[in-house]
Amino acid sequence: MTTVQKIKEIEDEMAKTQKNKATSYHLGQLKAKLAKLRRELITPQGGGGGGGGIGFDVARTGIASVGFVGFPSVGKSTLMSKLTGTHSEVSAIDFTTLTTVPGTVKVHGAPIQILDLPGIIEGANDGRGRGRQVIAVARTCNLIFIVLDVLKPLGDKKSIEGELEGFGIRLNKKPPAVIVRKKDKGGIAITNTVPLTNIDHDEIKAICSEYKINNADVAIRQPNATADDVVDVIEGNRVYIPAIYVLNKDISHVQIDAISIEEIDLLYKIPNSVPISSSVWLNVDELIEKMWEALDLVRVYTKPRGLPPDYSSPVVLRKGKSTVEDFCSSIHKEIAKQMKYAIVWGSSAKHSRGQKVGLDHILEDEDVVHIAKK
Ligand SMILES: Nc1nc2c(ncn2[C@@H]2O[C@H](COP(=O)(O)OP(=O)(O)OP(=O)(O)O)[C@@H](O)[C@H]2O)c(=O)[nH]1
Ligand SMILES: [K+]
Ligand SMILES: [Mg+2]
Repeated sequence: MTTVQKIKEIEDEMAKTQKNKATSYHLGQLKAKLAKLRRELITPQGGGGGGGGIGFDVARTGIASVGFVGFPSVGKSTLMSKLTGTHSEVSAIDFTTLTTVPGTVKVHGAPIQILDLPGIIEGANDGRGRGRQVIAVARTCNLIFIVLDVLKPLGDKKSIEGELEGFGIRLNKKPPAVIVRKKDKGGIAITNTVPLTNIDHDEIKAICSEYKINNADVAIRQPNATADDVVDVIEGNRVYIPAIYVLNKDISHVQIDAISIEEIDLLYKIPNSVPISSSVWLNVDELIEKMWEALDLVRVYTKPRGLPPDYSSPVVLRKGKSTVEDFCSSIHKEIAKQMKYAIVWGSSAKHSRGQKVGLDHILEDEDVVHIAKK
């Protein structure tokens, strides 16, 4: 039996197993088995394969990158070309784009790299089409645009999410507040600071056992934690990436009977979605604004001594990597060593007249910084 067949068999069994006290151990086991098979599927066998590949690894520029993922001919290249001014082939024929095509767009002074990618098809994970390479690139992005054709959005949305999830990408989700700490003895000790609503102790024990973890402290701190969350924590190679659903092609231009009212209704209820038309440039400004918010970047303005701050070219940092030291190193690697102290104005400062801070001070968006040298 191939891995794909084994996965199918487990999925079928899970579908026909009702979740209750008597079956939860069995279901936990199946969840863990499934995760292990999926990992097998995406791990390249022998030399190479899997991710990367000619034309897929492009030089990374800018402070953050946004990858375009979608079925063929949904308008990814049309959007990317217009957004960045970089040429990426557009045509009505599917699979026009064959490699990663990089471009850059400047948003609020920050250069953002845009990666146009080939269209993917269902089964991308199992090695169909160039799906694997595409998803491997998406895994390294700071934001994913899931581009959907407004005429068939819901089915496509589900299968693209399935492909990305199968590759260990978790969309619009925080890492689960679940800790599994292995020990030498004592069995599986489960503690929870929140009530367990979606998972019980048997299920957790089954998952651990499937991963041959016999002794561990398992702490559940997340409300509504699921068996999938526990599996994700044990597997450990998940990436958590924000996603925006781009509903492309102008809905007012399509024949009204091509899409049902119910479907339009559901469409506008998709969280994190923006309806646009890339060909007639409709609502793209809103998309750019959503992109900016999702990237969660920190702009810092430099203030030279005795001069006003330079608002024209911010130093752009990432949330979680925005200390004064990060600020210094992104200008020049020697600056942190030469710094005596820094003065900060803005939301991270305690008072409006400026606060004297050290290298570990965390900066916030639109702060102004003066570096005083030794
Ligand atoms: N009506 C309409 N057509 C569009 C829009 N955006 C793109 N198209 C058309 O859709 C077709 C496919 O566009 P592409 O930009 O090549 O699509 P893609 O997603 O990059 O396709 P692949 O690279 O093959 O995956 C082209 O004929 C475009 O002119 C839109 O907003 N409205
Ligand atoms: K196309
Ligand atoms: Mg294309």
